[in-house]
Amino acid sequence: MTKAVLGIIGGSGLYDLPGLENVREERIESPWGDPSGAIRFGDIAGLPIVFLPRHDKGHRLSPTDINYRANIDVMKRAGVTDLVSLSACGSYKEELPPGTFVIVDQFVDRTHNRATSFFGTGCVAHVSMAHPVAPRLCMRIAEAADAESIPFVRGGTYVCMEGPQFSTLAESLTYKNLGYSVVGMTNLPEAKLAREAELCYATVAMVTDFDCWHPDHDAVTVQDIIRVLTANAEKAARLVGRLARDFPREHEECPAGSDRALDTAIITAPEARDPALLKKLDAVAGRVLNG
Ligand SMILES: CSC[C@H]1O[C@H](OP(=O)(O)O)[C@H](O)[C@@H]1O
Ligand SMILES: Nc1ncnc2[nH]cnc12
Repeated sequence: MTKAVLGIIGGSGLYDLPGLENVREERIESPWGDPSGAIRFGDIAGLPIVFLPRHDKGHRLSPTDINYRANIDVMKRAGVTDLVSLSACGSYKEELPPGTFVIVDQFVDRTHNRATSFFGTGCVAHVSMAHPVAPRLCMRIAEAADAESIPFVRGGTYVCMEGPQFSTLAESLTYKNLGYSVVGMTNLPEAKLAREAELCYATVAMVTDFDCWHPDHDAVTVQDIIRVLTANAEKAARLVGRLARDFPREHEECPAGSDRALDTAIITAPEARDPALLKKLDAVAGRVLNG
């Protein structure tokens, strides 16, 4: 049995996790470079929690400049089994107004300037992303949101754009017409890397705005987003508190195979593997590489 450790990545407006007890800050080194900042270890109701604000304190890092590989690698090194992203997003649906939490179940990648794999020359791997989030973790988040009377929707597609500029009207209308639910700039690299690192991953996309497609709303501005973010942050803290209190203390096996994703993924023959890359993969892929 593996002890459950809940990782939380805080997005825009979430640079702290109120309710986290016995907090200790630690800088964890990663062979993938610098993570966004120090990791905060603590607990809620006895459940170990590991918190990292992805833009760092003061929102120092842009979506493109975040070192997603280092962030996921340090979460793995910190013992995280289940990782929840709390993120701001724009909405493409009338029925998902600002303040709604969307427990996303699909992603579309529109980024073009991100490192989104730990693998490559010297150790090639292809994990499945057919079902990119961990269903049991999503179910527990939905139960927590329900218990806290937080307006939420289960399921939806998050389109991840490069940014940092917000979408053009043509892009916004295209994504809306394609049936996507929400837009953000950060979650797909994380979902891909979490899968490679065999972490159960879930996204809570917290709607802050209607992007620019909506005829009755002005184009999105950071000032408007910050106003909604403050209210969303209070709900997010309640959500995490409830999730932690009700979370199983032993890690539950993922029905989508998130925690065993590398069992069938590595294709490079043992004799063709690059020792330098294998060394960097110690945390992420140690389970399968070292037997
Ligand atoms: C502050 S609006 C744009 C910014 O907000 C979202 O960040 P995060 O996903 O970290 O909550 C969005 O992806 C952009 O990075
Ligand atoms: N409209 C939007 N587009 C991209 N990222 C966002 N984050 C919050 N609102 C957003």
